[in-house]
Amino acid sequence: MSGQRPRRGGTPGADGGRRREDHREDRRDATGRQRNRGGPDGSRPRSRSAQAPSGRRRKADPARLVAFRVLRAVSRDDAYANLTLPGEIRRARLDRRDAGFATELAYGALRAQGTYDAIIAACVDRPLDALDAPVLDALRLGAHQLLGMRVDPHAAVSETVALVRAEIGAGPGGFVNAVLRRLSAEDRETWMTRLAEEKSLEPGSDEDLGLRHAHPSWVVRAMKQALRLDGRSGELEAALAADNAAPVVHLVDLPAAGEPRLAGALAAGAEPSDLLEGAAVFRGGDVGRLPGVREGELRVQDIGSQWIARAVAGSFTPETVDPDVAGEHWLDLCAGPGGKAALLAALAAEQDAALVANEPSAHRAELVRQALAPIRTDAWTVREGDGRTIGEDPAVADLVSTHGGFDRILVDAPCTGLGALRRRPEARWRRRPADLAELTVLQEELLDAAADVLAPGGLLAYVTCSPHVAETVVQVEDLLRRRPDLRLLDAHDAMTAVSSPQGAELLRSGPPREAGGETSTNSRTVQLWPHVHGTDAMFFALLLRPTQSD
Ligand SMILES: C[S@@+](CC[C@H](N)C(=O)[O-])C[C@H]1O[C@@H](n2cnc3c(N)ncnc32)[C@H](O)[C@@H]1O
Repeated sequence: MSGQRPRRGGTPGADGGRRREDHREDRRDATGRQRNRGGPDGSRPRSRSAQAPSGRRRKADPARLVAFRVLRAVSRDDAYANLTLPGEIRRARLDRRDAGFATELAYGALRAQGTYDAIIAACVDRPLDALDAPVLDALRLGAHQLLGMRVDPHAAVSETVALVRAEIGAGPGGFVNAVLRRLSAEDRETWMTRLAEEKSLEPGSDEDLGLRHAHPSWVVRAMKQALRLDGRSGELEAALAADNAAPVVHLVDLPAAGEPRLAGALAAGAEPSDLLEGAAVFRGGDVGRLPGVREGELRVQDIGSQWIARAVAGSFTPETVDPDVAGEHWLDLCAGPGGKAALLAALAAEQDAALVANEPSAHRAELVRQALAPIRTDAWTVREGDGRTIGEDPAVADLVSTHGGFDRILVDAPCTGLGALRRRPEARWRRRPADLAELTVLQEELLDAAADVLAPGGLLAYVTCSPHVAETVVQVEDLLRRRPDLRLLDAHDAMTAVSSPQGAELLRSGPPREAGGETSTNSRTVQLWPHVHGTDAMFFALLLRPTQSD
Protein backbone atom coordinates (compact mmCIF):
# COMPACT_ATOMS: atom_id res chain seq x y z
CA MET A 1 0.00 0.00 0.00
CA SER A 2 2.88 2.36 0.54
CA GLY A 3 2.88 3.04 -3.22
CA GLN A 4 -0.63 4.53 -3.12
CA ARG A 5 -0.62 8.29 -3.08
CA PRO A 6 -3.48 10.73 -3.14
CA ARG A 7 -3.56 13.01 -6.14
CA ARG A 8 -1.76 16.29 -5.52
CA GLY A 9 -2.15 19.82 -6.78
CA GLY A 10 -5.46 21.32 -7.85
CA THR A 11 -7.40 18.70 -5.88
CA PRO A 12 -9.74 19.64 -3.10
CA GLY A 13 -8.53 19.60 0.45
CA ALA A 14 -6.82 22.94 0.95
CA ASP A 15 -9.15 23.83 3.80
CA GLY A 16 -8.28 20.75 5.79
CA GLY A 17 -11.41 18.77 5.01
CA ARG A 18 -14.06 20.96 6.64
CA ARG A 19 -17.51 20.88 5.15
CA ARG A 20 -19.66 23.90 4.82
CA GLU A 21 -22.23 22.27 7.01
CA ASP A 22 -20.61 21.09 10.20
CA HIS A 23 -22.56 18.85 12.56
CA ARG A 24 -19.85 18.45 15.16
CA GLU A 25 -22.16 19.15 18.05
CA ASP A 26 -24.06 15.95 17.19
CA ARG A 27 -22.87 12.59 18.41
CA ARG A 28 -23.39 9.09 17.04
CA ASP A 29 -27.11 9.45 17.46
CA ALA A 30 -27.32 11.63 14.43
CA THR A 31 -23.82 11.73 13.08
CA GLY A 32 -22.40 8.29 13.42
CA ARG A 33 -19.70 9.30 15.81
CA GLN A 34 -19.25 7.00 18.79
CA ARG A 35 -20.65 8.50 21.92
CA ASN A 36 -17.86 10.43 23.53
CA ARG A 37 -17.86 9.76 27.22
CA GLY A 38 -15.03 12.16 28.14
CA GLY A 39 -11.70 11.38 29.78
CA PRO A 40 -11.36 8.88 32.61
CA ASP A 41 -11.36 11.77 35.10
CA GLY A 42 -14.54 13.19 33.64
CA SER A 43 -12.67 15.95 31.86
CA ARG A 44 -13.74 17.03 28.38
CA PRO A 45 -12.48 14.65 25.75
CA ARG A 46 -9.56 15.68 23.64
CA SER A 47 -10.44 16.54 20.09
CA ARG A 48 -9.34 13.56 18.03
CA SER A 49 -8.68 15.67 14.98
CA ALA A 50 -6.10 17.63 16.96
CA GLN A 51 -4.15 14.52 17.83
CA ALA A 52 -1.02 13.53 15.94
CA PRO A 53 -1.66 10.56 13.61
CA SER A 54 0.60 8.33 15.74
CA GLY A 55 -1.53 9.05 18.79
CA ARG A 56 -4.81 8.23 17.06
CA ARG A 57 -6.90 5.32 18.11
CA ARG A 58 -6.29 2.08 16.28
CA LYS A 59 -9.44 0.33 17.39
CA ALA A 60 -12.27 0.24 14.89
CA ASP A 61 -15.72 1.50 15.87
CA PRO A 62 -17.85 -1.70 15.93
CA ALA A 63 -20.64 -0.32 13.71
CA ARG A 64 -18.19 0.85 11.05
CA LEU A 65 -16.38 -2.47 11.30
CA VAL A 66 -19.66 -4.28 10.59
CA ALA A 67 -20.26 -2.10 7.51
CA PHE A 68 -16.67 -2.70 6.38
CA ARG A 69 -17.08 -6.48 6.72
CA VAL A 70 -20.25 -6.34 4.64
CA LEU A 71 -18.51 -4.37 1.88
CA ARG A 72 -15.60 -6.80 1.95
CA ALA A 73 -17.92 -9.80 1.66
CA VAL A 74 -19.71 -8.16 -1.28
CA SER A 75 -16.58 -7.21 -3.21
CA ARG A 76 -14.41 -10.22 -2.27
CA ASP A 77 -16.95 -13.07 -2.17
CA ASP A 78 -19.77 -11.75 -4.38
CA ALA A 79 -21.96 -11.95 -1.25
CA TYR A 80 -25.38 -10.33 -0.94
CA ALA A 81 -25.38 -7.46 1.55
CA ASN A 82 -28.91 -8.16 2.77
CA LEU A 83 -27.92 -11.72 3.69
CA THR A 84 -24.52 -10.84 5.18
CA LEU A 85 -25.46 -7.84 7.28
CA PRO A 86 -27.75 -9.46 9.90
CA GLY A 87 -25.10 -12.06 10.82
CA GLU A 88 -22.40 -9.39 11.15
CA ILE A 89 -24.67 -7.26 13.33
CA ARG A 90 -25.32 -10.25 15.60
CA ARG A 91 -21.63 -11.20 15.69
CA ALA A 92 -20.69 -7.66 16.78
CA ARG A 93 -23.62 -7.54 19.25
CA LEU A 94 -24.60 -4.08 18.07
CA ASP A 95 -27.43 -2.34 19.85
CA ARG A 96 -30.37 -1.07 17.83
CA ARG A 97 -28.92 2.37 17.20
CA ASP A 98 -25.52 1.07 16.09
CA ALA A 99 -27.21 -1.59 13.96
CA GLY A 100 -29.16 1.20 12.23
CA PHE A 101 -25.98 3.16 11.67
CA ALA A 102 -24.13 0.11 10.28
CA THR A 103 -27.06 -0.65 7.96
CA GLU A 104 -27.28 2.88 6.60
CA LEU A 105 -23.51 3.01 6.15
CA ALA A 106 -23.15 -0.32 4.38
CA TYR A 107 -26.27 0.01 2.23
CA GLY A 108 -25.62 3.64 1.36
CA ALA A 109 -21.98 3.01 0.40
CA LEU A 110 -22.99 0.05 -1.77
CA ARG A 111 -25.93 1.77 -3.46
CA ALA A 112 -23.88 4.80 -4.43
CA GLN A 113 -20.71 2.88 -5.18
CA GLY A 114 -20.39 4.01 -8.80
CA THR A 115 -20.82 7.66 -7.85
CA TYR A 116 -18.42 7.44 -4.90
CA ASP A 117 -15.86 5.63 -7.05
CA ALA A 118 -15.97 8.48 -9.56
CA ILE A 119 -15.32 10.97 -6.75
CA ILE A 120 -12.57 8.87 -5.16
CA ALA A 121 -10.94 8.50 -8.58
CA ALA A 122 -10.75 12.29 -8.77
CA CYS A 123 -8.82 12.31 -5.48
CA VAL A 124 -6.14 9.73 -6.28
CA ASP A 125 -3.47 9.65 -8.94
CA ARG A 126 -4.08 6.17 -10.36
CA PRO A 127 -6.91 3.98 -11.60
CA LEU A 128 -9.09 2.64 -8.81
CA ASP A 129 -8.33 -0.96 -9.71
CA ALA A 130 -4.72 -0.27 -8.78
CA LEU A 131 -5.83 0.29 -5.17
CA ASP A 132 -5.99 -2.60 -2.74
CA ALA A 133 -9.60 -3.74 -2.60
CA PRO A 134 -9.96 -3.34 1.21
CA VAL A 135 -8.63 0.21 0.97
CA LEU A 136 -11.14 1.05 -1.75
CA ASP A 137 -13.97 -0.38 0.36
CA ALA A 138 -12.86 1.75 3.33
CA LEU A 139 -12.75 4.84 1.10
CA ARG A 140 -16.30 4.10 -0.06
CA LEU A 141 -17.43 3.97 3.56
CA GLY A 142 -15.64 7.24 4.29
CA ALA A 143 -17.20 8.82 1.19
CA HIS A 144 -20.70 7.84 2.25
CA GLN A 145 -20.23 9.24 5.75
CA LEU A 146 -18.94 12.50 4.29
CA LEU A 147 -21.28 12.92 1.33
CA GLY A 148 -24.35 10.84 2.09
CA MET A 149 -24.87 10.90 5.86
CA ARG A 150 -25.00 13.60 8.45
CA VAL A 151 -21.73 12.49 10.00
CA ASP A 152 -19.38 15.07 11.45
CA PRO A 153 -16.52 15.31 8.88
CA HIS A 154 -13.80 14.98 11.52
CA ALA A 155 -15.43 11.87 12.93
CA ALA A 156 -15.98 10.46 9.43
CA VAL A 157 -12.29 10.81 8.56
CA SER A 158 -10.75 9.84 11.88
CA GLU A 159 -13.04 6.85 12.47
CA THR A 160 -12.47 5.56 8.95
CA VAL A 161 -8.73 5.96 9.40
CA ALA A 162 -8.93 4.11 12.75
CA LEU A 163 -10.81 1.32 10.99
CA VAL A 164 -8.16 1.10 8.28
CA ARG A 165 -5.32 1.09 10.82
CA ALA A 166 -6.97 -1.67 12.80
CA GLU A 167 -8.03 -3.82 9.86
CA ILE A 168 -5.48 -3.11 7.11
CA GLY A 169 -2.43 -1.28 8.51
CA ALA A 170 -0.86 2.04 9.45
CA GLY A 171 0.46 2.87 5.94
CA PRO A 172 -2.94 2.64 4.27
CA GLY A 173 -4.31 4.65 7.22
CA GLY A 174 -2.24 7.66 6.16
CA PHE A 175 -3.31 7.28 2.55
CA VAL A 176 -6.99 7.03 3.44
CA ASN A 177 -6.66 10.04 5.71
CA ALA A 178 -5.24 12.15 2.89
CA VAL A 179 -7.81 11.01 0.30
CA LEU A 180 -10.78 11.57 2.60
CA ARG A 181 -9.55 15.02 3.49
CA ARG A 182 -9.50 15.93 -0.20
CA LEU A 183 -12.89 14.37 -0.71
CA SER A 184 -14.42 16.19 2.25
CA ALA A 185 -13.52 19.59 0.88
CA GLU A 186 -16.67 19.66 -1.29
CA ASP A 187 -20.21 18.62 -0.63
CA ARG A 188 -21.93 16.04 -2.80
CA GLU A 189 -23.66 18.55 -5.06
CA THR A 190 -20.42 20.38 -5.79
CA TRP A 191 -18.71 17.10 -6.58
CA MET A 192 -21.52 16.17 -8.96
CA THR A 193 -21.29 19.44 -10.83
CA ARG A 194 -17.53 19.23 -11.02
CA LEU A 195 -17.47 15.64 -12.28
CA ALA A 196 -20.25 16.30 -14.80
CA GLU A 197 -18.19 19.20 -16.18
CA GLU A 198 -14.98 17.18 -16.26
CA LYS A 199 -16.70 14.33 -18.08
CA SER A 200 -18.63 16.76 -20.33
CA LEU A 201 -21.94 15.17 -19.39
CA GLU A 202 -25.01 16.74 -20.90
CA PRO A 203 -27.36 17.84 -18.07
CA GLY A 204 -30.23 15.36 -17.85
CA SER A 205 -28.48 12.77 -20.03
CA ASP A 206 -28.55 9.12 -18.95
CA GLU A 207 -24.92 9.39 -17.82
CA ASP A 208 -25.56 12.61 -15.88
CA LEU A 209 -28.63 11.17 -14.13
CA GLY A 210 -26.75 7.93 -13.53
CA LEU A 211 -23.96 9.84 -11.77
CA ARG A 212 -26.32 11.99 -9.72
CA HIS A 213 -28.64 9.17 -8.70
CA ALA A 214 -25.99 6.44 -8.52
CA HIS A 215 -27.30 4.14 -11.26
CA PRO A 216 -25.37 2.65 -14.19
CA SER A 217 -26.46 4.49 -17.32
CA TRP A 218 -27.85 1.32 -18.96
CA VAL A 219 -30.22 0.98 -15.98
CA VAL A 220 -31.26 4.63 -16.33
CA ARG A 221 -32.01 3.96 -20.01
CA ALA A 222 -34.03 0.84 -19.17
CA MET A 223 -36.10 2.70 -16.56
CA LYS A 224 -36.65 5.63 -18.91
CA GLN A 225 -38.03 3.30 -21.55
CA ALA A 226 -40.28 1.45 -19.09
CA LEU A 227 -41.59 4.70 -17.63
CA ARG A 228 -42.31 6.11 -21.09
CA LEU A 229 -44.31 3.03 -22.01
CA ASP A 230 -46.20 3.38 -18.74
CA GLY A 231 -47.03 7.02 -19.48
CA ARG A 232 -44.65 8.28 -16.79
CA SER A 233 -41.93 9.97 -18.80
CA GLY A 234 -41.67 12.86 -16.37
CA GLU A 235 -41.04 10.60 -13.39
CA LEU A 236 -37.54 9.33 -14.13
CA GLU A 237 -35.75 11.25 -11.39
CA ALA A 238 -38.41 10.32 -8.84
CA ALA A 239 -38.06 6.66 -9.81
CA LEU A 240 -34.26 6.77 -9.57
CA ALA A 241 -34.41 8.55 -6.21
CA ALA A 242 -36.85 5.94 -4.87
CA ASP A 243 -34.26 3.22 -5.55
CA ASN A 244 -32.00 4.96 -3.05
CA ALA A 245 -34.50 5.07 -0.21
CA ALA A 246 -34.95 2.18 2.19
CA PRO A 247 -38.29 0.41 1.68
CA VAL A 248 -40.74 0.37 4.57
CA VAL A 249 -41.38 -3.02 6.14
CA HIS A 250 -44.62 -4.65 5.08
CA LEU A 251 -46.08 -7.60 6.91
CA VAL A 252 -48.27 -10.35 5.56
CA ASP A 253 -50.59 -12.48 7.60
CA LEU A 254 -50.76 -16.08 6.40
CA PRO A 255 -54.41 -17.04 6.61
CA ALA A 256 -54.86 -20.74 7.40
CA ALA A 257 -51.51 -20.85 9.19
CA GLY A 258 -53.19 -20.50 12.56
CA GLU A 259 -54.85 -17.63 14.33
CA PRO A 260 -54.58 -14.35 12.37
CA ARG A 261 -51.54 -12.53 13.76
CA LEU A 262 -52.04 -9.13 12.23
CA ALA A 263 -54.10 -7.95 15.21
CA GLY A 264 -51.14 -8.61 17.53
CA ALA A 265 -48.81 -6.71 15.23
CA LEU A 266 -51.26 -3.82 15.01
CA ALA A 267 -51.44 -3.71 18.79
CA ALA A 268 -47.63 -3.61 18.85
CA GLY A 269 -47.41 -0.55 16.61
CA ALA A 270 -47.88 -1.78 13.02
CA GLU A 271 -50.45 0.07 10.89
CA PRO A 272 -52.92 -1.54 8.51
CA SER A 273 -51.90 -1.23 4.86
CA ASP A 274 -54.08 1.21 2.97
CA LEU A 275 -53.65 -0.84 -0.22
CA LEU A 276 -54.55 -4.34 0.74
CA GLU A 277 -56.37 -6.25 3.42
CA GLY A 278 -54.37 -8.74 5.49
CA ALA A 279 -51.25 -6.57 5.23
CA ALA A 280 -49.61 -4.07 7.55
CA VAL A 281 -46.82 -1.52 7.54
CA PHE A 282 -44.28 -1.58 10.38
CA ARG A 283 -41.97 1.35 11.07
CA GLY A 284 -41.06 0.37 14.60
CA GLY A 285 -37.61 -1.18 14.09
CA ASP A 286 -36.94 -4.79 15.08
CA VAL A 287 -39.71 -6.71 13.38
CA GLY A 288 -38.68 -9.94 15.12
CA ARG A 289 -40.29 -8.78 18.34
CA LEU A 290 -43.79 -8.80 16.84
CA PRO A 291 -45.96 -11.76 17.86
CA GLY A 292 -46.06 -14.45 15.17
CA VAL A 293 -42.94 -13.33 13.27
CA ARG A 294 -40.57 -15.80 14.91
CA GLU A 295 -43.14 -18.59 14.44
CA GLY A 296 -43.35 -17.76 10.72
CA GLU A 297 -47.06 -16.98 10.79
CA LEU A 298 -46.55 -13.27 10.22
CA ARG A 299 -43.93 -12.48 7.59
CA VAL A 300 -42.14 -9.57 6.03
CA GLN A 301 -43.13 -9.33 2.37
CA ASP A 302 -43.16 -6.48 -0.13
CA ILE A 303 -46.71 -5.23 -0.53
CA GLY A 304 -46.46 -5.64 -4.32
CA SER A 305 -45.71 -9.36 -3.93
CA GLN A 306 -48.67 -9.80 -1.61
CA TRP A 307 -50.94 -7.85 -3.88
CA ILE A 308 -50.05 -9.93 -6.93
CA ALA A 309 -50.23 -13.27 -5.07
CA ARG A 310 -53.72 -12.35 -3.82
CA ALA A 311 -54.73 -11.25 -7.33
CA VAL A 312 -53.57 -14.59 -8.77
CA ALA A 313 -55.55 -16.52 -6.16
CA GLY A 314 -58.56 -14.23 -6.26
CA SER A 315 -59.26 -13.73 -9.95
CA PHE A 316 -61.73 -15.87 -11.76
CA THR A 317 -61.97 -16.48 -15.42
CA PRO A 318 -64.42 -14.64 -17.64
CA GLU A 319 -66.03 -18.04 -18.37
CA THR A 320 -67.23 -18.36 -14.83
CA VAL A 321 -68.71 -15.92 -12.41
CA ASP A 322 -68.13 -18.42 -9.64
CA PRO A 323 -65.14 -17.39 -7.58
CA ASP A 324 -65.19 -20.74 -5.78
CA VAL A 325 -61.84 -22.41 -6.41
CA ALA A 326 -62.46 -25.57 -4.37
CA GLY A 327 -60.63 -28.50 -5.96
CA GLU A 328 -58.46 -26.32 -8.19
CA HIS A 329 -54.85 -27.18 -8.99
CA TRP A 330 -52.34 -24.33 -8.72
CA LEU A 331 -48.70 -24.19 -9.76
CA ASP A 332 -45.96 -21.77 -8.70
CA LEU A 333 -43.35 -22.62 -11.32
CA CYS A 334 -40.45 -20.57 -9.88
CA ALA A 335 -41.20 -20.65 -6.19
CA GLY A 336 -37.91 -20.14 -4.34
CA PRO A 337 -37.47 -18.83 -1.70
CA GLY A 338 -41.23 -19.12 -1.22
CA GLY A 339 -42.59 -15.65 -0.45
CA LYS A 340 -45.50 -15.75 -2.88
CA ALA A 341 -45.82 -19.54 -2.57
CA ALA A 342 -46.50 -19.19 1.16
CA LEU A 343 -49.33 -16.75 0.62
CA LEU A 344 -50.68 -18.79 -2.30
CA ALA A 345 -50.56 -22.00 -0.22
CA ALA A 346 -52.31 -20.27 2.67
CA LEU A 347 -55.04 -19.03 0.32
CA ALA A 348 -55.23 -22.46 -1.33
CA ALA A 349 -55.71 -24.05 2.10
CA GLU A 350 -58.52 -21.63 2.86
CA GLN A 351 -60.25 -22.40 -0.43
CA ASP A 352 -59.59 -26.14 -0.70
CA ALA A 353 -57.28 -25.77 -3.67
CA ALA A 354 -53.84 -27.44 -3.86
CA LEU A 355 -50.55 -25.80 -4.77
CA VAL A 356 -47.45 -27.33 -6.35
CA ALA A 357 -44.45 -25.12 -5.59
CA ASN A 358 -41.63 -25.85 -8.02
CA GLU A 359 -38.02 -24.81 -7.59
CA PRO A 360 -34.89 -26.25 -9.22
CA SER A 361 -32.30 -25.21 -6.67
CA ALA A 362 -32.15 -27.70 -3.77
CA HIS A 363 -31.23 -24.99 -1.28
CA ARG A 364 -34.04 -22.71 -2.38
CA ALA A 365 -36.50 -25.62 -2.51
CA GLU A 366 -35.65 -26.21 1.16
CA LEU A 367 -36.42 -22.55 1.84
CA VAL A 368 -39.78 -23.03 0.12
CA ARG A 369 -40.53 -26.02 2.39
CA GLN A 370 -39.67 -23.91 5.43
CA ALA A 371 -41.81 -21.03 4.14
CA LEU A 372 -44.79 -23.36 3.67
CA ALA A 373 -44.29 -25.32 6.89
CA PRO A 374 -46.92 -23.47 8.98
CA ILE A 375 -49.60 -24.19 6.38
CA ARG A 376 -51.80 -27.30 6.29
CA THR A 377 -49.72 -29.89 4.46
CA ASP A 378 -52.53 -31.22 2.27
CA ALA A 379 -52.70 -27.81 0.60
CA TRP A 380 -49.21 -27.91 -0.94
CA THR A 381 -46.35 -29.98 -2.35
CA VAL A 382 -42.83 -28.86 -3.17
CA ARG A 383 -41.37 -30.18 -6.42
CA GLU A 384 -37.64 -29.87 -6.98
CA GLY A 385 -36.91 -29.55 -10.69
CA ASP A 386 -36.43 -27.41 -13.77
CA GLY A 387 -39.64 -25.61 -14.60
CA ARG A 388 -38.93 -25.96 -18.30
CA THR A 389 -39.52 -29.71 -18.13
CA ILE A 390 -42.47 -29.70 -15.76
CA GLY A 391 -44.70 -31.25 -18.44
CA GLU A 392 -42.50 -34.37 -18.41
CA ASP A 393 -43.19 -35.01 -14.73
CA PRO A 394 -45.45 -38.13 -14.62
CA ALA A 395 -47.72 -36.58 -11.97
CA VAL A 396 -48.12 -33.41 -14.06
CA ALA A 397 -48.65 -35.39 -17.28
CA ASP A 398 -51.35 -37.31 -15.42
CA LEU A 399 -52.99 -34.06 -14.29
CA VAL A 400 -52.94 -32.77 -17.87
CA SER A 401 -54.61 -35.91 -19.20
CA THR A 402 -57.26 -36.12 -16.49
CA HIS A 403 -57.99 -32.48 -15.69
CA GLY A 404 -56.47 -30.57 -18.62
CA GLY A 405 -53.66 -29.16 -16.46
CA PHE A 406 -53.31 -26.54 -13.75
CA ASP A 407 -56.08 -24.00 -13.18
CA ARG A 408 -53.73 -21.24 -12.04
CA ILE A 409 -50.04 -20.92 -12.80
CA LEU A 410 -47.69 -18.29 -11.48
CA VAL A 411 -44.45 -17.76 -13.42
CA ASP A 412 -42.52 -15.40 -11.15
CA ALA A 413 -39.56 -15.64 -13.44
CA PRO A 414 -35.84 -15.27 -12.75
CA CYS A 415 -35.05 -11.74 -13.95
CA THR A 416 -32.53 -8.92 -13.65
CA GLY A 417 -34.16 -7.77 -10.40
CA LEU A 418 -33.96 -4.13 -11.50
CA GLY A 419 -37.26 -3.60 -9.70
CA ALA A 420 -35.79 -4.42 -6.29
CA LEU A 421 -32.73 -2.18 -6.31
CA ARG A 422 -33.72 -0.55 -3.02
CA ARG A 423 -33.52 -3.94 -1.29
CA ARG A 424 -30.32 -5.22 -2.90
CA PRO A 425 -27.89 -2.35 -2.66
CA GLU A 426 -25.06 -3.93 -4.65
CA ALA A 427 -27.26 -5.37 -7.42
CA ARG A 428 -27.22 -2.38 -9.80
CA TRP A 429 -23.41 -2.51 -10.06
CA ARG A 430 -23.27 -6.27 -10.38
CA ARG A 431 -25.83 -6.77 -13.11
CA ARG A 432 -24.69 -6.41 -16.73
CA PRO A 433 -26.84 -5.68 -19.80
CA ALA A 434 -25.50 -9.00 -21.17
CA ASP A 435 -27.41 -10.85 -18.40
CA LEU A 436 -30.61 -9.99 -20.25
CA ALA A 437 -29.86 -12.28 -23.17
CA GLU A 438 -29.75 -15.42 -21.01
CA LEU A 439 -32.60 -14.38 -18.72
CA THR A 440 -35.03 -13.50 -21.48
CA VAL A 441 -34.49 -16.89 -23.15
CA LEU A 442 -35.13 -18.62 -19.81
CA GLN A 443 -38.28 -16.52 -19.24
CA GLU A 444 -39.55 -17.46 -22.69
CA GLU A 445 -38.93 -21.17 -22.11
CA LEU A 446 -40.61 -21.08 -18.71
CA LEU A 447 -43.65 -19.33 -20.16
CA ASP A 448 -43.92 -21.94 -22.91
CA ALA A 449 -43.63 -24.78 -20.39
CA ALA A 450 -46.32 -23.15 -18.24
CA ALA A 451 -48.65 -22.65 -21.20
CA ASP A 452 -48.26 -26.36 -22.06
CA VAL A 453 -49.62 -27.45 -18.68
CA LEU A 454 -52.35 -24.80 -18.35
CA ALA A 455 -55.88 -26.21 -18.26
CA PRO A 456 -58.52 -24.84 -20.62
CA GLY A 457 -60.17 -22.01 -18.71
CA GLY A 458 -56.98 -21.67 -16.65
CA LEU A 459 -55.08 -18.49 -15.73
CA LEU A 460 -51.39 -17.87 -16.30
CA ALA A 461 -49.77 -15.04 -14.33
CA TYR A 462 -46.42 -13.73 -15.52
CA VAL A 463 -44.52 -11.67 -12.97
CA THR A 464 -41.07 -10.10 -12.87
CA CYS A 465 -39.34 -7.97 -10.31
CA SER A 466 -38.04 -5.86 -13.13
CA PRO A 467 -39.51 -3.06 -15.22
CA HIS A 468 -37.11 -3.74 -18.13
CA VAL A 469 -39.36 -3.96 -21.19
CA ALA A 470 -37.40 -6.88 -22.63
CA GLU A 471 -38.49 -8.86 -19.56
CA THR A 472 -42.01 -7.51 -19.36
CA VAL A 473 -44.21 -6.27 -22.19
CA VAL A 474 -41.97 -7.68 -24.91
CA GLN A 475 -42.11 -11.14 -23.31
CA VAL A 476 -45.89 -11.02 -23.15
CA GLU A 477 -46.23 -9.87 -26.75
CA ASP A 478 -43.87 -12.62 -27.92
CA LEU A 479 -45.81 -15.21 -25.93
CA LEU A 480 -49.09 -14.09 -27.49
CA ARG A 481 -47.52 -14.42 -30.92
CA ARG A 482 -46.23 -17.94 -30.16
CA ARG A 483 -49.42 -19.00 -28.39
CA PRO A 484 -52.47 -17.53 -30.11
CA ASP A 485 -54.57 -19.83 -27.91
CA LEU A 486 -53.88 -17.46 -24.96
CA ARG A 487 -55.77 -14.25 -24.32
CA LEU A 488 -54.41 -11.29 -22.36
CA LEU A 489 -56.73 -10.18 -19.56
CA ASP A 490 -56.55 -6.81 -17.86
CA ALA A 491 -54.32 -7.39 -14.83
CA HIS A 492 -55.60 -4.14 -13.27
CA ASP A 493 -59.00 -5.79 -12.80
CA ALA A 494 -57.42 -8.75 -11.02
CA MET A 495 -55.51 -6.48 -8.66
CA THR A 496 -58.43 -4.13 -8.12
CA ALA A 497 -60.62 -7.08 -7.13
CA VAL A 498 -58.41 -7.74 -4.10
CA SER A 499 -57.49 -4.11 -3.27
CA SER A 500 -58.76 -1.82 -0.59
CA PRO A 501 -60.58 1.23 -2.02
CA GLN A 502 -57.36 3.30 -1.79
CA GLY A 503 -55.39 0.55 -3.53
CA ALA A 504 -57.95 0.43 -6.34
CA GLU A 505 -57.82 4.21 -6.64
CA LEU A 506 -54.03 4.16 -6.83
CA LEU A 507 -54.13 1.56 -9.61
CA ARG A 508 -56.62 3.67 -11.55
CA SER A 509 -54.79 6.92 -11.03
CA GLY A 510 -51.91 6.31 -13.45
CA PRO A 511 -51.35 8.77 -16.27
CA PRO A 512 -52.59 7.80 -19.73
CA ARG A 513 -50.17 5.41 -21.37
CA GLU A 514 -48.38 6.83 -24.35
CA ALA A 515 -48.10 3.87 -26.68
CA GLY A 516 -51.16 2.09 -28.03
CA GLY A 517 -54.78 2.24 -27.11
CA GLU A 518 -56.95 0.46 -24.58
CA THR A 519 -56.23 -2.96 -25.99
CA SER A 520 -52.46 -2.66 -26.20
CA THR A 521 -50.34 -5.01 -24.10
CA ASN A 522 -48.96 -2.30 -21.89
CA SER A 523 -52.39 -0.95 -21.01
CA ARG A 524 -53.61 -4.40 -19.88
CA THR A 525 -50.54 -5.22 -17.80
CA VAL A 526 -49.59 -3.67 -14.48
CA GLN A 527 -46.24 -2.05 -13.82
CA LEU A 528 -45.79 -1.14 -10.16
CA TRP A 529 -43.25 1.49 -9.08
CA PRO A 530 -41.61 2.28 -5.74
CA HIS A 531 -42.14 6.02 -6.18
CA VAL A 532 -45.84 5.59 -7.02
CA HIS A 533 -47.11 2.50 -5.24
CA GLY A 534 -44.45 2.09 -2.53
CA THR A 535 -43.82 -1.44 -3.84
CA ASP A 536 -40.91 -2.98 -5.69
CA ALA A 537 -41.09 -2.26 -9.43
CA MET A 538 -42.94 -5.48 -10.25
CA PHE A 539 -44.62 -6.31 -13.52
CA PHE A 540 -47.80 -8.41 -13.70
CA ALA A 541 -49.56 -9.86 -16.73
CA LEU A 542 -52.54 -12.23 -16.58
CA LEU A 543 -53.41 -14.56 -19.45
CA LEU A 544 -56.32 -16.88 -19.99
CA ARG A 545 -56.44 -20.11 -21.95
CA PRO A 546 -60.04 -19.99 -23.11
CA THR A 547 -62.09 -23.17 -23.07
CA GLN A 548 -62.73 -24.70 -26.47
CA SER A 549 -66.32 -23.58 -26.53
CA ASP A 550 -65.17 -19.99 -26.00
C1 LIG B 1 -37.86 -14.24 -8.83
S1 LIG B 1 -37.45 -15.71 -8.02
C2 LIG B 1 -39.01 -16.25 -7.45
C3 LIG B 1 -39.42 -15.56 -6.17
C4 LIG B 1 -40.55 -16.29 -5.48
N1 LIG B 1 -41.72 -16.43 -6.33
C5 LIG B 1 -40.97 -15.60 -4.19
O1 LIG B 1 -41.95 -14.86 -4.18
O2 LIG B 1 -40.27 -15.81 -3.20
C6 LIG B 1 -37.13 -16.80 -9.33
C7 LIG B 1 -36.86 -18.23 -8.91
O3 LIG B 1 -36.78 -19.00 -10.11
C8 LIG B 1 -35.87 -20.03 -9.89
N2 LIG B 1 -35.45 -20.60 -11.19
C9 LIG B 1 -34.30 -20.41 -11.86
N3 LIG B 1 -34.27 -21.18 -12.95
C10 LIG B 1 -35.43 -21.86 -12.98
C11 LIG B 1 -35.97 -22.84 -13.83
N4 LIG B 1 -35.31 -23.28 -14.90
N5 LIG B 1 -37.17 -23.36 -13.52
C12 LIG B 1 -37.87 -22.93 -12.45
N6 LIG B 1 -37.40 -22.01 -11.59
C13 LIG B 1 -36.20 -21.49 -11.86
C14 LIG B 1 -34.76 -19.37 -9.11
O4 LIG B 1 -33.98 -20.34 -8.43
C15 LIG B 1 -35.55 -18.46 -8.17
O5 LIG B 1 -35.77 -19.12 -6.96
